Amino acid sequence: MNNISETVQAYSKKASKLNEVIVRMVFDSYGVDKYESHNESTNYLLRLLKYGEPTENETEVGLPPHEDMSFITILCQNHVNGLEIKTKDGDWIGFELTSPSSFIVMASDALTVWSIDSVRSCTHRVVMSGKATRYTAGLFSFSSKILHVPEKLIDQQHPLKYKPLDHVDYVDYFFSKHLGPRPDCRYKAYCGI
Ligand SMILES: O=C(O)CCC(=O)C(=O)O
Ligand SMILES: [Fe+2]
Repeated sequence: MNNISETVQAYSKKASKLNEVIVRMVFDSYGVDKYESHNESTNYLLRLLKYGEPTENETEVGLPPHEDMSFITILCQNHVNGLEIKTKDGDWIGFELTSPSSFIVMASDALTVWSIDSVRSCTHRVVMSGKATRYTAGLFSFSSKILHVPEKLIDQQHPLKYKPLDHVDYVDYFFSKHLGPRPDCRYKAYCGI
């Protein structure tokens, strides 16, 4: 009989393989060949979320706007939509996932640092409006090593803007050490030059 931890384990394993493929595609597209060592030093966090259907008096239930601190995030949801992404112009756009085997892949903070801002950490939120419960499984990938911007990506048009990112300490810093107000941009505050 399958229990929840076995299911979560099996799902994480499969989703982490998808993560590896996506990272490889990103590295390939920049002509950077270090994806194997990156993938080998990747740790994962799986978060399972349940959003209850809003009651009559509630309008804005869900998750407030934020960026994830991971390298990338892979989301899988049930049939209840609600995720919204902020565009460069500041508009919010929703997603209609039609297939249960669809995934949403979002760039997160560490990818922005790695790519010197060419891939932007995606600002997103969850707004619940329908009459059903939303379930999400989010797989967040983190580097267990210090993340360096590949030399290949640094040139006159793209000068280095970030110090090497200690990804584990980055997360730890904003979850347990930094007790003041949250800066506008966490990665710039943490490792911006
Ligand atoms: O539930 C979702 O679709 C988004 C979850 C999310 O943004 C998060 O857990 O960081
Ligand atoms: Fe998120």
